[in-house]
Amino acid sequence: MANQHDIIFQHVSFSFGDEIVLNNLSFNIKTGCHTLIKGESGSGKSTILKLLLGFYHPDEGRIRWKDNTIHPQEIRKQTAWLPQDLDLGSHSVSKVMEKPFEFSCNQKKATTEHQKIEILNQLGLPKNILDKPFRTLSTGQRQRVGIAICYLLDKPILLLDEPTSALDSKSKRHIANLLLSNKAKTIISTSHDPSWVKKADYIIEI
Ligand SMILES: Nc1ncnc2c1ncn2[C@@H]1O[C@H](COP(=O)(O)OP(=O)(O)OP(=O)(O)O)[C@@H](O)[C@H]1O
Repeated sequence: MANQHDIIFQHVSFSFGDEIVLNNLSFNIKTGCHTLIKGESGSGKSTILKLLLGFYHPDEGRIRWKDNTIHPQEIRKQTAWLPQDLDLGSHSVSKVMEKPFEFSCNQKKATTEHQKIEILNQLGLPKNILDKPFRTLSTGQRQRVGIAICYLLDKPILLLDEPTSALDSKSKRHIANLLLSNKAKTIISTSHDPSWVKKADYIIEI
């Protein structure tokens, strides 16, 4: 049954110049479910997430929330997005983790030092990583800091672009359990990891 916050892609087409990336794509994203977008490299998975965030707009078709067209500002307020190549600059991890809480829509959720340490610890990262410049971290460490931020932001919608691609299988399983056990959240992800794929409620092949 449709929920008023289900997200509906309706005959969406999108091109970069002459390159048709998405052609007449229709699917529904159900509230409170984990929807996984699957497809070959370059098939348009990240582009779908960016269309959802309003960074791009469909050439044809519509993306709407049940009856209304989604306003990008509205969806961004409700969403934590983990991009594939996370570059949060050269400030310390501690500062980088605080940054999203400076935005007006997140100010009520300010995070404490204790919460930062606890979530990093759960993700297998030591406390002293807080003092390291973000840019000096390994890809897998960056990915885990990004996941920690998404977790602390506690938004109703999570957009996760290859969230565990640089991690070992134990971390992959752990992170899948951490993020996917909260059934109140709508999660839209792209991933090739079997431990992640098998936890999808719906798979959309593009
Ligand atoms: N900003 C851009 N300008 C021009 N072309 C782009 C841009 N971003 C993506 N593309 C092209 O659009 C296509 C889809 O890219 P996208 O990143 O969505 O694929 P993907 O399925 O997420 O790939 P991967 O699994 O390798 O991450 C690719 O051919 C890519 O080169």
